[in-house]
Amino acid sequence: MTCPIFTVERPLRIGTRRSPLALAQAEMAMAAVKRAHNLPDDAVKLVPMLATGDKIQDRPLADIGGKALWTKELERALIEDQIDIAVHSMKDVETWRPDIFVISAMLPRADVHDRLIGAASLGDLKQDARVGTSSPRRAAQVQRARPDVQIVPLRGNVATRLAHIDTGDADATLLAAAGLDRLGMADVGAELSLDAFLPAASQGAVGIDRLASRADLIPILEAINDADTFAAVDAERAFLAAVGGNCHSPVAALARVEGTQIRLRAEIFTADGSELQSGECLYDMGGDGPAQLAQELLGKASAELRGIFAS
Ligand SMILES: NCc1[nH]cc(CCC(=O)O)c1CC(=O)O
Repeated sequence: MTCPIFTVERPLRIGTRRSPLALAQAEMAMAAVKRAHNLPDDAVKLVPMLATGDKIQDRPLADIGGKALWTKELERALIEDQIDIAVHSMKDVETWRPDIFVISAMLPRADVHDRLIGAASLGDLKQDARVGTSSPRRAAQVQRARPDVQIVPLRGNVATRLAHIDTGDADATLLAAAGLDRLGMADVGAELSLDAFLPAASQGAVGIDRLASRADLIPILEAINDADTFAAVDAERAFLAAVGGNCHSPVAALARVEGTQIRLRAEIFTADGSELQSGECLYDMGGDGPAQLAQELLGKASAELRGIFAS
C-alpha cells in the first residue's frame, strides 16, 4: 500500500485535547509522523479541541460519565472528518469501544511509575494526612499503605492539581511520572515503587486513533508504532476487560514484553485497599494470559471484592 500524500493544501489533521499534557503528547506524535515520512512542517497540523472532561473539573470522572469524557469529542471529530487521527493518553481510552475506531499506533512508552507530591514517601505523610485523588486505584493503594489517611477528591489537569497542594487544599497527591516528565517537571514528586504502587493499565502510553474505514492511514501510522508498547498495553487492557474493570474499580496492571513472551502483573483491590489480590503470569504473545490471570485473581477474591468487579 502506498502512503497517502499529505501536503500544505491537504495536511494531516491531528486532533488533540487542549490541556498542556495533551498538547505535548500531540506534538510528540506530530514530530514522529514528520520524521518518519520526511514531511514539511505545514503538511501536518494540530487541531486542539475542548473535551467535556476538561470543562467539568469539580466532580470525580467516574460520576460524570467516565473515560469517554476525554475521547468523545475527538471521536466525533473523526467521524465528522474534521481530523484524520486523534492522539489520546491510552489510560483515558475506554476499554470497550465501538469497532468503527482503531488504535493504530502507540508511541514509545514513558516512565510508568506514579509519583507522590507533598511528602518524600508514603511513610512520611503526616498522621491523618489529606491525600487528594479521584482515582479509585490510587485511593486504595494509598490507604492500604496508610489506613489513617483521608482521601479527598481532586481533579483537573496536572498544574491545577499541583496548585491544590501549594494552597493546602490537600496535603499530598499522586500523579503519573509520564505526565510530569512530558510537561518538563521531571524533578517534581517522589517515585513510588511498583510493589507499593503498580500503575493503571496503559499508564504512560500515547495512542493514535483513526476510523477503521481509513485504511489509507495504516502505512503512516505503522511507521511510528512502538510494537513492544502496543503489545504490553494491549495485554493490560485485555486484563481490564476480562476482570470487568471500569473507572470505578481499583485495578492496576503492568505488562512487559520479554522476547516472544509477555510478563503481566495485575492487582485488584477493595475501595479502601484492605483486600488486595495480585498475581503475575508469563505467556506467549497472542495467548490468553490476561483472561487467565483475571480468573485467578477473581477466584481468590472475597465475595465483597468480586462484587466490585462483577459486571
Ligand atoms: N486521567 C488523567 C491522566 N491521563 C493520563 C495522565 C498522565 C499520562 C499517562 O499516564 O500516560 C493523566 C494524569 C495522571 O494520572 O497523573
